[in-house]
Amino acid sequence: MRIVLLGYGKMGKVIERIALERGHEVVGRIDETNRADFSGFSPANADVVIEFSHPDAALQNLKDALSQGIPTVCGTTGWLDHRPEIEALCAKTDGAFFYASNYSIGVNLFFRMNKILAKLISPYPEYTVSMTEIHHIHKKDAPSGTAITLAEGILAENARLSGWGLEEGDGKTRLPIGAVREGEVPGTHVVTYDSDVDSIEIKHTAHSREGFALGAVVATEWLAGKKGIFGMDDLLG
Ligand SMILES: NC(=O)C1=CN([C@@H]2O[C@H](COP(=O)(O)OP(=O)(O)OC[C@H]3O[C@@H](n4cnc5c(N)ncnc54)[C@H](OP(=O)(O)O)[C@@H]3O)[C@@H](O)[C@H]2O)C=CC1
Ligand SMILES: O=C(O)C1=N[C@H](C(=O)O)C[C@H](O)C1
Repeated sequence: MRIVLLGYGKMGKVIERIALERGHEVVGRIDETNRADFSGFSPANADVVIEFSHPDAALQNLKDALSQGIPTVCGTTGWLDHRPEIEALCAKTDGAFFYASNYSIGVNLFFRMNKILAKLISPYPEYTVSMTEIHHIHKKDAPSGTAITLAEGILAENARLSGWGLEEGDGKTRLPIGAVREGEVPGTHVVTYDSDVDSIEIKHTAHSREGFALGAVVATEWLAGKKGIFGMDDLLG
């Protein structure tokens, strides 16, 4: 496939390596400095856009990619308040859009474990729940997109919780998410349930960005020839 990388930072570069290893062609590498060049891409010279950029840049990037008629795979976090706008544009343009807050297989298994555990614990009000995410010091958004997806999974299974808060919440009615920025940590997420007598903890630790990048390339291959709005549950079944 002919791939345009919209965002050519830490993730864009790992995605490029894996895409080339899997026989794809990278026809565009767009960052802030050459952003104007993106208008030159269309289905005539690009099969797909892979967008990993910046929380403040994603909305315009996605609008442009879909308006230019190119199927788009996005991993940027921190812009999801605008998701309905992008989904409406995708429908209007009869386009293809794939989004995941986290593309790694391991995290997507962890998402499922998280929901099962939340459901098992929901009848037991003696447990308070909390979450911690740890990432590298360059990360722009907090909490991470992955932490928000985990929180949504817990809230869906526990009627006593009415929302989540960044560094705030009692764990009974509001789920607190701690965001730690430390060194070059690729991404660690921990969900903890505490009672007076014990604790239950599940944890996912990424050892590198390889899993995220491989998942994004696999999603790109899976999207070929499809129209509509998709996510990892569609891909993994
Ligand atoms: N869903 C997932 O599985 C994962 C998601 N992410 C998310 O992906 C995003 C990117 O992460 P990462 O690669 O580490 O970040 P980096 O900061 O390393 O790279 C961001 C890139 O985006 C570019 N950029 C900034 N503004 C624009 C713009 N307007 N148009 C095009 N490109 C632009 C930057 O260019 P310049 O350098 O010139 O400023 C840079 O090349 C983050 O939101 C992160 O949370 C990360 C890992 C996994
Ligand atoms: O910025 C990152 O690095 C990461 N961002 C994603 C997120 O916000 O969840 C995924 C992963 O944790 C790495």
